[in-house]
Amino acid sequence: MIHIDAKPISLQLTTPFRISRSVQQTASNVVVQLKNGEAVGYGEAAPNQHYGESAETVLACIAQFAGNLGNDPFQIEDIMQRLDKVIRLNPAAKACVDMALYDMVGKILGIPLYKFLGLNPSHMPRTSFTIGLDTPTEMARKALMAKDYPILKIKVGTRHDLEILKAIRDVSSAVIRVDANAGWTPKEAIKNIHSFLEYGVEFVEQPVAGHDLAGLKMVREHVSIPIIADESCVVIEDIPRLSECVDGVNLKLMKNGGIHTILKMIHVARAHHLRVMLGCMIESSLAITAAAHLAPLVDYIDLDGNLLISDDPYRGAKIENGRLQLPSDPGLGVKLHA
Ligand SMILES: C[C@H](N)C(=O)N[C@H](CCC(=O)O)C(=O)O
Ligand SMILES: [Mg+2]
Repeated sequence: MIHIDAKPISLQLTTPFRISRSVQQTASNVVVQLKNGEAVGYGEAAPNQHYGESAETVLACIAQFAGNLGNDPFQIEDIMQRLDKVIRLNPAAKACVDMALYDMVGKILGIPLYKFLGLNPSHMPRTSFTIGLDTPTEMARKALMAKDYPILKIKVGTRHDLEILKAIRDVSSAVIRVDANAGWTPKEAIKNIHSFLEYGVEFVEQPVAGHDLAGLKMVREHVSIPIIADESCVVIEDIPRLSECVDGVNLKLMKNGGIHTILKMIHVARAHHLRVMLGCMIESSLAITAAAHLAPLVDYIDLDGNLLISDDPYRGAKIENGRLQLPSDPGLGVKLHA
């Protein structure tokens, strides 16, 4: 029988992380340990209020999941189907169990997760480093400090967006991606995106409200750079609906429910000719490394949640010049800091 233990952890951010709808100073996450005889696996949930989760809801879900995990960690499809029957949605609660199962099976087999998935660890896109909302001057200062990262993801969705872009471009020649976190109306989005073009923006993430697919379609039809859906893409059924409205989708373990579901979502997205991005919440190196094992399958990655915290208890994927290097130890390959 697979046993599960869960404990809340509080992670401190290096600086408050502000996006158009919220500000976060700490991350209240949950770490789980699965045990099956001698075998162990670890996982992390980074619950996000926007998707209806908190550390408390994750712990409550895990109490419901215990007893439904069976005794064969290799039967991940069956286990995740059972968890879906126990409780709907709650993607971060499911992601930490799913991640711990993949960690466990990799450790039993003695191979890293990317190898179990048949992936080439040298095919890793570079990650973006995210600059949260602040004054244009402060955001430019942070962009300057992030000179080791060749790709910056700039949060927008304010009344000062053009000033932000100008201030950052004045100090940085990095590739710039922007994320409005649903902060604009479709008309504002079109106007802002046109005015951003002179600053060389590669693509725009979630310009308008998550539910506003007509708005996304309208924006896409009026601008010349790709539009990537994030808040609009929560469940697998969202992907066919989005395929006429955007150029790509941003998938996250914590928003979409873990590795097993994301693998399906990547293939559905590809079948609909969508680009795929892998993103994150504020997560330690445990969950970031788990997501990084999927990176060879996608076009863009934004796996920087661990870089935004000051007290990461784990070490996993290393980063050099924006490029994540996957650990070759079995499972996720993540260890506690000594
Ligand atoms: C941390 C990561 N780079 C990021 O920007 N994630 C946000 C989601 C954060 C949140 O909803 O609090 C995103 O891609 O929108
Ligand atoms: Mg986003």
